[in-house]
Amino acid sequence: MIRVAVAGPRGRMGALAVETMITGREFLLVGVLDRKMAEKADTLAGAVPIYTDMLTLAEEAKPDVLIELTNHESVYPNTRDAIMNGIRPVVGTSGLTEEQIGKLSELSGEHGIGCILAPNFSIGAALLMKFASMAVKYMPDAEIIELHHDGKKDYPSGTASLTARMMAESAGTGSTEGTGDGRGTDVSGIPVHSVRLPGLLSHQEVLFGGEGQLLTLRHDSFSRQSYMSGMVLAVKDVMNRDCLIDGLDKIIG
Ligand SMILES: NC(=O)C1=CN([C@@H]2O[C@H](COP(=O)(O)OP(=O)(O)OC[C@H]3O[C@@H](n4cnc5c(N)ncnc54)[C@H](OP(=O)(O)O)[C@@H]3O)[C@@H](O)[C@H]2O)C=CC1
Ligand SMILES: O=C(O)C1=N[C@H](C(=O)O)C[C@H](O)C1
Repeated sequence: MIRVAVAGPRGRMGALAVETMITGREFLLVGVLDRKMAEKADTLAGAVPIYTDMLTLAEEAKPDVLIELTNHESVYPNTRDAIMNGIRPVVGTSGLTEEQIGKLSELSGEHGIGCILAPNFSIGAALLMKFASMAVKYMPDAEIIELHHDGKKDYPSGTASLTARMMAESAGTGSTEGTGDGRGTDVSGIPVHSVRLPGLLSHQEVLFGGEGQLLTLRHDSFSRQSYMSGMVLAVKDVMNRDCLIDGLDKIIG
């Protein structure tokens, strides 16, 4: 059984990850990492202990894997500290910068501790990234529209940023940190437009324009359940890794 801890257990994604790990036969949920001892935490995670620091979590609960589902401010320190304490991170949280990804990649390699970054756990989004990387070679004029629920604080989405980085890599144009102006956020040379509206969950379009034609690739998540099979896959896969993997698309073959 894989010993798993979840960071961000009171969140929308964290609560679902806790449920998935409790019900999954291959997993043993050994603890949750929160930033406070929440009043309802004991009912939320059942009999699972709540930790507020990584060192105690590592020493007492001894997790093999940490599923990181917090926010763009906590994700880097949590992932770094997990690696340094011998815990393999599976990072679902969005908002890591390219510089932070570079540092985590170095750290993961130095310690020989596997780490998977998956800003989108849904198989459909991973496929969209693959298809967009293929299409950009033939239709280089592309833009991304990512559309999310109005509770999403960060932009552009992690999915859009990774899609843009993969497209730039495939096109050979080199990836760069996102910068904003009136034409969306420029991520690796690709404009990304962020929409936040009630009623939406998680949606992304990649548009490729050509002479007299338009190719549109679109993925929609209508329920957070869409992320769970990819998360389960990543938790199992990271056990066999000794370096950082950037994107679920790299492990689905
Ligand atoms: N990979 C994927 O497929 C998906 C990724 N996401 C990403 O996952 C992340 C979480 O999303 P969502 O669940 O909707 O967000 P929520 O805001 O619902 O939950 C985030 C939770 O993390 C907690 N938190 C913040 N800092 C820490 C910390 N240092 N230690 C422990 N817990 C902490 C917050 O606590 P508090 O309430 O005190 O602030 C909050 O409960 C986002 O980055 C989102 O973009 C979302 C959907 C799918
Ligand atoms: O906050 C969300 O909801 C989501 N965040 C991730 C992202 O930033 O790409 C994944 C998915 O889009 C849902």
